[in-house]
Amino acid sequence: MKILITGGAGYIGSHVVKLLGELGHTLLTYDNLSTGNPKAVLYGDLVVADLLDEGKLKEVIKNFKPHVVMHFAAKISVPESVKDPLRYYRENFCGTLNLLSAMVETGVRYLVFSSTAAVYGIPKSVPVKEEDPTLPINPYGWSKLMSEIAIKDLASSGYPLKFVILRYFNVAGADPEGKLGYMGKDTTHLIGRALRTAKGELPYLEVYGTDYPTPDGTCIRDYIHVMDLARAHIDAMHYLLEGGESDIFNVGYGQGYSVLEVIDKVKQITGVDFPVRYAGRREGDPPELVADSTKIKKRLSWRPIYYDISFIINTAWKWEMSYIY
Ligand SMILES: NC(=O)c1ccc[n+]([C@@H]2O[C@H](COP(=O)([O-])OP(=O)(O)OC[C@H]3O[C@@H](n4cnc5c(N)ncnc54)[C@H](O)[C@@H]3O)[C@@H](O)[C@H]2O)c1
Ligand SMILES: O=c1ccn([C@@H]2O[C@H](COP(=O)(O)OP(=O)(O)O[C@H]3O[C@H](CO)[C@@H](O)[C@H](O)[C@H]3O)[C@@H](O)[C@H]2O)c(=O)[nH]1
Repeated sequence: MKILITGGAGYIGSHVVKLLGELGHTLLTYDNLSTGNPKAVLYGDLVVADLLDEGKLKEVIKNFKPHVVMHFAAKISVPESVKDPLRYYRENFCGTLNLLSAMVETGVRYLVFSSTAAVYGIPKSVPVKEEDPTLPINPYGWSKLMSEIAIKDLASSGYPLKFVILRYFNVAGADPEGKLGYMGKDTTHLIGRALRTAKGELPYLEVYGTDYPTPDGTCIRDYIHVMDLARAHIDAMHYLLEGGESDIFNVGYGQGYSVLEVIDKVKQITGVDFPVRYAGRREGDPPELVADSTKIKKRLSWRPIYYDISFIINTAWKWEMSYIY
């Protein structure tokens, strides 16, 4: 198959490119390298360009003629989206509209889209199911929900689009073979920042909020290993190509860890008792996000392999210690 991967030079996209490449597919990554790294693209070609460059996007899709598009390219930080909402609407929502227009013009019919648990906002109950209400509490979540709506509306408009929308929970860890991992210079993610504090690159780790309605007062998240998530994309693609109906799936493990529990695990695995400071809440953070992933297991036969927080942190730590930024 010919597959176009937007954002294939980024953290998650590059792990998917690796799996697709190993399966022998013909790949083209479209990425502006704003946070991505060309060295992360282990298979196929790379076009360095922006989703907002409509002309280039159309030209690339027209020439490559992909059977399937996997759309990862986006801005991904919740706190940054609160500070710079227009950038998030422009790049994530308008970027997705440009991609959909280019797909329509060139006749591409299959799409796998990276969405997020942030579309649920503050869930009424956890674990959260796909049909639960979506009411984001930050611009990042809205930009993804608006993209989801555009995709669904296009598929209902008569254009023969088949899509899978994957709502990822908190993605972490690195390729267990050690070839890939998070390559960004900076990170706002908890596990990444904790590891960099353990390494001595950050003087201390801040805990954003200790007064949430959770057992220890800190936010709870469902951390999923990046390779388990990457396999969900392969499963989604096969499902679509075998005639599966368009659908939305949560991708998480259904087990939540608080910020303090994650910090304890990171200290245990790294053997470093790094300094931690308690700070106020970070704007845009829901107290608890945990996935009900029954649907993806049933419909796509997706099976997680690495559902162990220690394994997730271990692979990320090994990568951090071996990678030179
Ligand atoms: N990391 C997580 O925990 C998480 C959770 C839920 C959803 N997601 C989604 O997964 C996708 C990938 O996230 P990631 O963690 O790999 O982030 P990332 O920043 O590592 O990857 C994003 C990639 O897209 C590229 N990009 C960004 N804007 C672009 C644009 N306008 N044009 C072309 N390329 C552009 C970047 O250079 C980068 O390579 C995103 O859509 C994100 O919203 C991530
Ligand atoms: O230095 C830090 C960093 C984070 N946190 C907290 O740790 C939790 C997790 O934060 P983070 O790792 O930044 O992830 P999220 O904000 O939950 O967002 C991630 O997970 C979402 C899905 O749940 C994705 O949509 C986003 O793209 C991705 O950034 C939150 O409560 C943060 O407040 C800290 O206390 N200190």
